Amino acid sequence: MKIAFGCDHGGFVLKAEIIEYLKKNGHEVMDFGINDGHSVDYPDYSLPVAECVSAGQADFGIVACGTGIGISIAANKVPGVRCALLSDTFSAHATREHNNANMMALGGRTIGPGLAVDIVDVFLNTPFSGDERHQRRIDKITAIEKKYSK
Ligand SMILES: O=C(CO)[C@H](O)[C@H](O)[C@H](O)COP(=O)(O)O
Repeated sequence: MKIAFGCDHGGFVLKAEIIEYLKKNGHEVMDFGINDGHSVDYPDYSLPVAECVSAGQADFGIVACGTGIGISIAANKVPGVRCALLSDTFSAHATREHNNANMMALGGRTIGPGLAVDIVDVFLNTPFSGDERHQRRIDKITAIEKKYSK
C-alpha cells in the first residue's frame, strides 16, 4: 500500500519507528517530514498528508504530534478525510470497520513505539465492513462536509 506520513517535533520519534515497520512490510511511504526535533507547526505537516489521501494519491495517511490531537483536528478539515486519533488496537480495528477511516493520528508523547506499530498494523489490515448502517453514518458525515463547503 501507499502510505503518506507527516509529523511535528512531538511525533518524529514515532514516525521513524513506524516507517521502518512499513518498509519492512512492503509498503511505499510518502514522507512529508519532519525528521528531527526542531519546533514546527503541526497543521503544516498534517495538510500535505490529508491532501494526498483526499486526492487518492495515498491509500492511507498517518500523522503524529505530541498528543495526536492538533494534527488530527487539522487533517479532518480536509474534505474526504476521516482521521481517527488512536491509542489502542480495539479502536484501530473499530475505526476501519465502522468509520472506514482513511487516516490515523498518533501521539508521540502519549504512546510508545511498540503500541504505535501494533495500532498501525491493525489499522492497515482491517477492512471496512461495508455494512449498510455504517455506510449510512459515513454518508451523513459527508453530507455535513458538503453543507459547509463552498
Ligand atoms: O497539537 C498538539 C496538541 O494538540 C501537539 O501535541 C503538539 O505536538 C504540541 O502542541 C507541541 O507543543 P510544544 O510545546 O510546541 O512542543
